[in-house]
Amino acid sequence: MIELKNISVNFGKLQVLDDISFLFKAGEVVGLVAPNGTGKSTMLNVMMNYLKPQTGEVIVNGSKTYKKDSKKNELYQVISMMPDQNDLYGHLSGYDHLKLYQELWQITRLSVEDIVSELEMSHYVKKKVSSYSLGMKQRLCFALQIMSDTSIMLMDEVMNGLDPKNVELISQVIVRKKNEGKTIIIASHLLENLEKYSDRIYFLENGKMNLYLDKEIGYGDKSIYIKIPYLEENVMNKLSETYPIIHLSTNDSLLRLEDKTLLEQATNELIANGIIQFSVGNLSLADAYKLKF
Ligand SMILES: Nc1ncnc2c1ncn2[C@@H]1O[C@H](COP(=O)(O)OP(=O)(O)OP(=O)(O)O)[C@@H](O)[C@H]1O
Repeated sequence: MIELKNISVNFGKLQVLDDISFLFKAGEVVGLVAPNGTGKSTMLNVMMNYLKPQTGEVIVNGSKTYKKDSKKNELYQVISMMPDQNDLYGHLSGYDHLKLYQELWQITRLSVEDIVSELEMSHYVKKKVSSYSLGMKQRLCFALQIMSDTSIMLMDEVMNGLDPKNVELISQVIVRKKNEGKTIIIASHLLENLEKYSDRIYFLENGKMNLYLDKEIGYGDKSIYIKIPYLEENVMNKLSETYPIIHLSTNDSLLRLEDKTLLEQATNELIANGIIQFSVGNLSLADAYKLKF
């Protein structure tokens, strides 16, 4: 587990993280969502001890990080950031990279062959990285982090450049690793995919982490939404006298109901106004994102 206590980071006048306290538990996937330039990498860099916050501390597995350089090796035995494609060596093969990571992290529990087969890399892993496509490199980066076998894994845009089949493949491995007890923290813009496997999802907004969904306790926003694909102006004006109406960037409109006791009345009103096509529920992550950012 990894805990942030009162972490604040600012760059000059720009406050990027504002007094964030948060516990990431063992055996969970936490998704972090925000537009570019909001602070996701800053937060991951603080957790990795690459960046010192102005205030606050990071506690990894119960002990404070990371005052002394001599403690760094210990730290990187338990926490890792998924390597970036720029960290790969073009003249080496994927297999060489995996062997190197296995030696560096002194891994005996996992074999290169098993990871290669789990990530379906056998047809290319012995070729030089310089010949790989974006998606092939991305899968190798993910494989390297799996090889490091740390109990806390940070992943920034893990699905970058992957086709749907590989997104699915990597999602399955993420779920398996979580079930082994790993703490997995993922910053991603692939919202539908993130929603599928994350136990908790937060928006990073104005330096704070705001809950979108905790699968144990529910949605951060308790309202119920009726999503209507097309709403004529006269009907919209009439309905907006009673309910807040929000327009998404598509043609869709959302009627927000403070609580479910209003649902029957609202749906009856829609039907009375000739609207029979609508859906009812909580906001999808993609819709919540559109509304916020
Ligand atoms: N070393 C730095 N010096 C000055 N400003 C910085 C520095 N690092 C980050 N910033 C600023 O802090 C803000 C957050 O940056 P950060 O890289 O954390 O965003 P992000 O959410 O990870 O973005 P992306 O999705 O594009 O990776 C940005 O406005 C960025 O310009």
